[in-house]
This record gives sequence, structure tokens and C-alpha cells, in this order.
Amino acid sequence: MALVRAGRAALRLLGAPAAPAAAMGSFRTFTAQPEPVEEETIEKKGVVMRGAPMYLDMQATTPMDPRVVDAMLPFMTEQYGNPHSRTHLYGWEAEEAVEVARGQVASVIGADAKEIIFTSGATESNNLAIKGVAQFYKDKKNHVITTQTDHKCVLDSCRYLQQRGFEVTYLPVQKNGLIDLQQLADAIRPETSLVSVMAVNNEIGVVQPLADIGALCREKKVFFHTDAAQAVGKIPIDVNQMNIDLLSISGHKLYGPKGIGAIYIRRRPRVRLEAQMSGGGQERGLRSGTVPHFLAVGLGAACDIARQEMGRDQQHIKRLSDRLYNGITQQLEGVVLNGDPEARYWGNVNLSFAYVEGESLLMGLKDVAVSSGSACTSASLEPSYVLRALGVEEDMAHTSIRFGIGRFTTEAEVDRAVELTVQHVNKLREMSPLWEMVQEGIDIKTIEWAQH
Ligand SMILES: Cc1ncc(COP(=O)(O)O)c(C=O)c1O
Ligand code: FES
Repeated sequence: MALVRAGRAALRLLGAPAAPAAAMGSFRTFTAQPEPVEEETIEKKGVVMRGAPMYLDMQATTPMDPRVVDAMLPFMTEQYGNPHSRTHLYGWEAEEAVEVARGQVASVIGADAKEIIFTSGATESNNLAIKGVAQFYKDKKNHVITTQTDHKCVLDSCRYLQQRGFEVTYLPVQKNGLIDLQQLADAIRPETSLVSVMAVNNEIGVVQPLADIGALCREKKVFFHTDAAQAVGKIPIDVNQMNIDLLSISGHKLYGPKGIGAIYIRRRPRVRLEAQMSGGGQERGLRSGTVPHFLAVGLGAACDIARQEMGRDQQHIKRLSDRLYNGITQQLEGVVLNGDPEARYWGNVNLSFAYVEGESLLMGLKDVAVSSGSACTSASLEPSYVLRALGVEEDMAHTSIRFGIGRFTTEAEVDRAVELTVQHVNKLREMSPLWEMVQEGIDIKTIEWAQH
């Protein structure tokens, strides 16, 4: 019931009139006073919402599981204390909720609750892991290793270190998107403090060999951090079996809320790091700032559900993923799956369509919310740096589409996405002179195009 009420309130807000243009232009403060909305209008909104493009972009973000929302609500309306308040019940109950959530997060990766620190998301966790470890050990070690296909926030954290005198190795990946373990072994030096390799790639879904990387790092006495934003709750992860020392988690990638994440930091052998936030010393001094307890509760609930339902989710997602891939490739030629066909998370199907202009295809697929790669870079017309690192040719990198399937994706959505994709690819190819030449048997690679 509470959930229904909140949902109604949200819909009312959606129905609220926008600020008048004049008010916005003249810096007059506009206080949003949602006018009472007729039930009928709410229904209409509902129709509009149901008519929205079908969502197949689960790597950008996932919808919140209603069970997560249910778990969070009481902590917004009734148990709203500051979890760091020690003098009254409000504080104690909020703190207790945070500690339960900490245990739930720990459980999904086989960690101890004391090893979990709440952050605002995987971006912050990655910054803290990379800058924090490098800076703490800087007197003895000044080298960090990552990969060319890691997330932008990892790469940017490494650039930040480079600007401050650290050395960074950006490991290349093989054509299938996986790193070469021998190359990693060769790159590790006595002065390497940290190896940071992502678990599941956000653009192409490949899963790096975490256990092998962990074993190698342990043998060489180097800390191993993994950005597991796309992996936690989706594939089995055990920080002890895999010798992972630090791991980043994001709430909104596993049907939890946005604005919350966590970092796992191993206690034995202990990993030390320099905090990146100064303040009240919360979270064992590693992340100052009031823990948003209702968000932590949401992340905890999301991890708990994922841990219990991982097998079912995986089965559902694999079935729909096969249905999507087979549906498209049985009707279209010249379609390539980017990334390793086996070592992958099945909820990510990144396809390149030969002889099709990628932007036109995305525009044509306006009824399907997909992306050409990552959400962060979706505004750019540049081909993805991940696909380039795989050695995917420029034209194929330009035509990639990432289909993201999740817990709530339906068969009907997949079938419709297949139908629309096939229809639009065919339409664009009909207009393509290159496609016509290929149909006539001309090998276009041998053509010498006029140079400008
Ligand atoms: C692999 C990876 N790392 C990090 C992030 C950033 O996560 P957050 O949005 O929680 O900061 C994302 C989200 O796009 C991601 O896919
Ligand atoms: S939001 Fe996922 S790549 Fe930036």
C-alpha cells in the first residue's frame, strides 16, 4: 500500500506543469507546486509511460526491483535517523539497518561485513581503490597496471596518477577482449602496487579471468582490484577464491538505487589506502560523510535478492540472449558478436552490422532503448575505445549496438527488438551502394578509393 501511495505521488509529480519559460529566464525562483491531478490524467500518464520505448539498455542502468523499493521506504518516512547519531533510537535503528545491509553486500561476494565500505557508486569506489592504494604505498611503489578497455573512471584515475609522477601500464587486450595473462605477468614490476582489471566489461560483456589474475597477483605480492560494477549479482564472485583484494560495486547496475555503491577492501592480508574524502571519519575513516542509510538498505536488499536468485536470473537472461542473437543472425548476414563468445555475461549482446551506418540504425531503432556502447560516451560520434582496443575495424566499430537484457526483460520485448532490428538493417542496406556491390560479389577491400 505504501508503495502504491509513493508511486501515485511520483506520477503526480510527473504530471506537474513545467516551470513557465519566463520564470526560468528571469531567475525568479519557481517552487514546484504540483497541481492536483485527476485520476484520469494519471491513467493517461500511465499510458504514455507504457508506450515508452522498450528498455534494452541494462548496462547503462537497471530498473529498481520493487522489493528493493519496499525495503527502502520505511527508512525515508519513519526510520529516518542519522546512522551516526549515538544518542537516540532514531540513530540506533538507522545504524542497525546499515549494518544489516553491509552484511548483505558482503555475502554476495563472499566477504566479511567489516571489509565493506559504502560509497556513492562504482566511480567513487574505483577512484578510492586506485588513487588510495597508489598514494598510500607511493614511497616504495610507483607503478599501477590496468587495461585499455577498463571503464573511463578507472582510466581517468590512472591518468590522474600519471600527472602526479606515477607510472601506469595500460595492458592491451586480445581480439576477444580478454587480457593475455603472460603479458600481465611480464608487466608486473617490483615497484607495482596495484593491478586493476575490470570483471565484466560494460560495453561488450566479456568476463576477464579473475581467478587467474588474482592468483598471479598474490604470487607476485601485488594488490588486485577489480571494477565489478557490471558483475556483482550477475555472475558468481568470491573474493577469497579469486584472491581479489579490492572490488567496486554499483547499486544501480543490480536493480538497486542510484547514488550508492560499495568498495570491498581486504583485511587479511590487509590493504591500506589513503582516504579521498576528508571529514567526520565515517566508514572507518575511509569515506567521510553521512551514510545514506535508505540507499544502503536498497543496495543491501538488491545484493540479497541477486545472491538468492542468481541462478534463475542467469537462466532467464541466457535464454533471452540466445533468442535475440539467433533471431537476428538467422535473418541477417554480416552480423558480428563483439567480444569472446564464451567468456561473457549473457545479458550483454554487442553486435556490429556490416554495411550499415550505426547512427542511422540507432535513430531507426527509436522504439528500442539501446546504445552504441557506454552511456558516458553515447553523446560522442567517435567509435568506442573498447572496440578499437579489440582491433575491430573502424567501419564495424561504428555500427555496434549493445542490447542489454535483464531480470525483467520479456520474451515479447526481445522478439520485437529482433523484428525492428532486422527491418531497419535491411532498409539501410537497401540504400547502401556498398551493400549492393557486396551482393554483386565485388570484394570492396580491393577497391582503391580516391584520396582527398
Ligand atoms: C564497468 C563500470 N564501472 C563503473 C561504472 C560507474 O558506476 P557508477 O554509476 O555507480 O558510478 C559503470 C557504470 O557505467 C560501469 O559500467
Ligand atoms: S554510465 Fe556506464 S559507461 Fe558511463
